[in-house]
Amino acid sequence: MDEINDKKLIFVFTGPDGSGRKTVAGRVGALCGLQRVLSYTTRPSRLYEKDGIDYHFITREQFIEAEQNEEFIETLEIDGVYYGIKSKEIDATFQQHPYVYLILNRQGSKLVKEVFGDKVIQILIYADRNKVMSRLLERGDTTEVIYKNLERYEQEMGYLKECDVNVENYELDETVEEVTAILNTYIK
Ligand SMILES: Nc1nc2c(ncn2[C@@H]2O[C@H](COP(=O)(O)OP(=O)(O)O)[C@@H](O)[C@H]2O)c(=O)[nH]1
Ligand SMILES: Nc1ncnc2c1ncn2[C@@H]1O[C@H](COP(=O)(O)OP(=O)(O)O)[C@@H](O)[C@H]1O
Repeated sequence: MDEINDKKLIFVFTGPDGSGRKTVAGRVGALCGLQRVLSYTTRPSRLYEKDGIDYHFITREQFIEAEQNEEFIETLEIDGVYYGIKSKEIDATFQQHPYVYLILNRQGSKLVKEVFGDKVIQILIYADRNKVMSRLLERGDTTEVIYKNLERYEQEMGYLKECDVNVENYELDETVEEVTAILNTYIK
């Protein structure tokens, strides 16, 4: 266990929605042996999403109860939808794996950095607005979801300089290769 405690690192993938964070993180996570800790959300699941794979989808009542019990490390509200990661699940994952990864927006990434300090490596994945829009259309998101996401584009991009790593996700295989090589420098 001490070996895990010495090594433990949290890789946070952040950046604009639709830039490919989940796709890149999933592949890099598998290649680098990182374990994902999923967020809880009150958002309805999209057609391509699965409970326990993309998010833990819970009701507003369940979320509020967990929040009142101080189970979340941080919470985010966007347009009446809540998101949060449970502190206990980060701790439990660290009992088994030295390296975990999270996918968070700017606010969550910043907060996790404040809490865990040097143990956190922030990786911003980005793509230009047109790419984001076409990928989200292809992913099957509604135009309403796409426009809401694009409203947050500049704000999320504005976090680039505060991140340890930033990579433009143009060709997926190249991005995965580049991010994997960088993360391997942190993993001993
Ligand atoms: N701060 C924070 N952000 C989260 C959490 N879970 C998801 N997010 C981010 O919240 C933003 C809004 O999510 P959403 O519109 O549902 O996009 P999604 O990435 O396609 O699921 C995205 O940038 C998510 O990565 C969380 O627990 N905390
Ligand atoms: N380099 C890429 N080239 C083409 N499509 C991509 C690339 N990276 C991701 N995608 C696709 O773009 C969509 C958005 O990616 P996703 O990982 O869900 O983004 P995010 O987690 O940032 O919202 C998905 O359908 C995904 O398969």
